[in-house]
Amino acid sequence: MKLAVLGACGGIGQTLSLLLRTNELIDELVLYDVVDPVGVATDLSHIPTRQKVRHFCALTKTDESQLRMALQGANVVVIPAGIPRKPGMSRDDLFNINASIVQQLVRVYGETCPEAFLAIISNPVNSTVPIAAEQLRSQNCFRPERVFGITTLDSLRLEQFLGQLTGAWDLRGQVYTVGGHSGETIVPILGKWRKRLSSAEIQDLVHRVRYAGDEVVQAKQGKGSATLSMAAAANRFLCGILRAICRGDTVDEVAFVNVSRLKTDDCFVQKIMHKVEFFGVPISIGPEGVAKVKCLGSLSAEEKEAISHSVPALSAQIAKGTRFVKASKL
Ligand SMILES: NC(=O)C1=CN([C@@H]2O[C@H](COP(=O)(O)OP(=O)(O)OC[C@H]3O[C@@H](n4cnc5c(N)ncnc54)[C@H](O)[C@@H]3O)[C@@H](O)[C@H]2O)C=CC1
Ligand SMILES: O=C([O-])CC(=O)C(=O)O
Repeated sequence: MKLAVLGACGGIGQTLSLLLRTNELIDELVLYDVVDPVGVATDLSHIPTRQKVRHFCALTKTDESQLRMALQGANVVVIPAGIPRKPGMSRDDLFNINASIVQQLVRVYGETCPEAFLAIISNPVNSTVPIAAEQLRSQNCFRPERVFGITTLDSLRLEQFLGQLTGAWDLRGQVYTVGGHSGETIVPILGKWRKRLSSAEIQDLVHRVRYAGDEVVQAKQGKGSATLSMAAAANRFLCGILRAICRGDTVDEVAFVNVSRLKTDDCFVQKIMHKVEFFGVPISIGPEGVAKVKCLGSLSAEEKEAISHSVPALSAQIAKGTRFVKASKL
């Protein structure tokens, strides 16, 4: 099992690499960045595990040979490369820089290891995942069941904030978010917990989850956005993927995926899937990738309304990503 982290020297990249370093399902952990990851790799290599750690760095601005070597034979590729927000910026303000970074990395992934599971962290996720998909489509190697935008952090936050409110912990799987990964496109699904909260508590909780990224950006005062919690979120997601690939388990996760060809038994989700090409949904993942979209169960009227309301904003951000790649091919 070879897992490559692209953007491994960053706040997320380093912490995530540390968490992955002790994952016994990984044989080879590969660190790639445009800043030399030799220090990070050397540091990690002193942690006693049977894993091999390798590092690659672009030699010049146009050099892709190192990236190719990093990706050769990879089974899982995770991309936290790109710039983070500063106070006052939206995730969409990152588009101009991060779109090209993601497109380039994904193009080389498509040329080198298109069968690998690809998990994208770089923001704006609502656009970078469609960018990846469109780029791979242009290379005739898009495997929609293996391309994911990681939205796990929104669910982690929901679990934590709900836990603080109710004193109930271990809420994993009981509550999660669907939709996208910015503002009102993030839709918390509370399941049975909805009945235990007042409507004012629900409103505050939903708002806090949607804008929790801003909370961190403001607290870090210009020094970036969530890195530690994001690394924990990505690690949770990747542990699931690794179990699916290595052990043949079927794992349940939530991710922002291309839903147009996926199957579901949930009629409401089916309707949404006809309206929007990418959506964050609970999915079952097996060794070949996404197997199906899970049922959302019984939703409140507010949750249904919030899901429907998320579609136009999400569609615009998806279209922006797709247009970006199409324009670059002209
Ligand atoms: N999906 C999510 O829930 C979340 C996403 N993010 C996003 O993750 C991204 C990374 O955040 P941080 O780690 O805090 O940023 P950072 O600035 O600490 O690290 C980014 C790393 O990417 C590297 N990089 C830049 N261009 C590259 C390229 N072409 N190839 C390889 N590496 C390259 C940089 O050298 C740097 O080491 C940001 O876009 C941020 O908005 C952050 C938190 C949550
Ligand atoms: O807010 C940001 O820019 C980083 C992010 O996506 C999050 O923390 O959810």
